[in-house]
Amino acid sequence: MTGLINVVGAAVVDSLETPTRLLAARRTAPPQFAGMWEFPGGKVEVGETAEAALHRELAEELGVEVRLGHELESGNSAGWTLNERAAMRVWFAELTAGEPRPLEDHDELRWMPLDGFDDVLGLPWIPADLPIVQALLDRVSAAA
Ligand SMILES: Nc1nc2c([nH]c(=O)n2[C@H]2C[C@H](O)[C@@H](COP(=O)(O)OP(=O)(O)OP(=O)(O)O)O2)c(=O)[nH]1
Repeated sequence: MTGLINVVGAAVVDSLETPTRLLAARRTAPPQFAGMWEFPGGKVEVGETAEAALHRELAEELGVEVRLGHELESGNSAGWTLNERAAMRVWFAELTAGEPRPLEDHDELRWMPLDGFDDVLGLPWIPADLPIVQALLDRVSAAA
């Protein structure tokens, strides 16, 4: 598919082995997404692997280093459909250095418990993210 924008996102959890909390980030821009919650991440740059892009975005946006875990599979190699022009691949990630801070693109970060589904699903996520959050919750609860 030509012209598809490749986005990567991180499901930052407190522990890759036994995740109990997810780090959600509230966007500040553009206007149609400001105030909505998302997976920290961004667009893959030319010549960059998806994983390298994710490490770069997490360093820029949150000031952290992470260890990546499994990809949250969408059944599509491009990832989860965001809109007609963009798709996002999402990996589980665990912090290895730094304390997450909203340095760029976000004005709030929040650790959301993964046992109360209503808590995390109750946030105003970017609508395209809701199936991804649901799949994440399903995967975490299936593994528990
Ligand atoms: N990072 C991220 N982007 C998402 C999510 N859900 C979703 O629809 N998007 C959309 C919003 C944007 O249109 C696009 C990602 O662009 P971005 O603005 O985060 O990318 P970027 O950091 O590389 O920013 P820029 O270079 O374009 O300024 O994907 C999500 O959970 N995380």
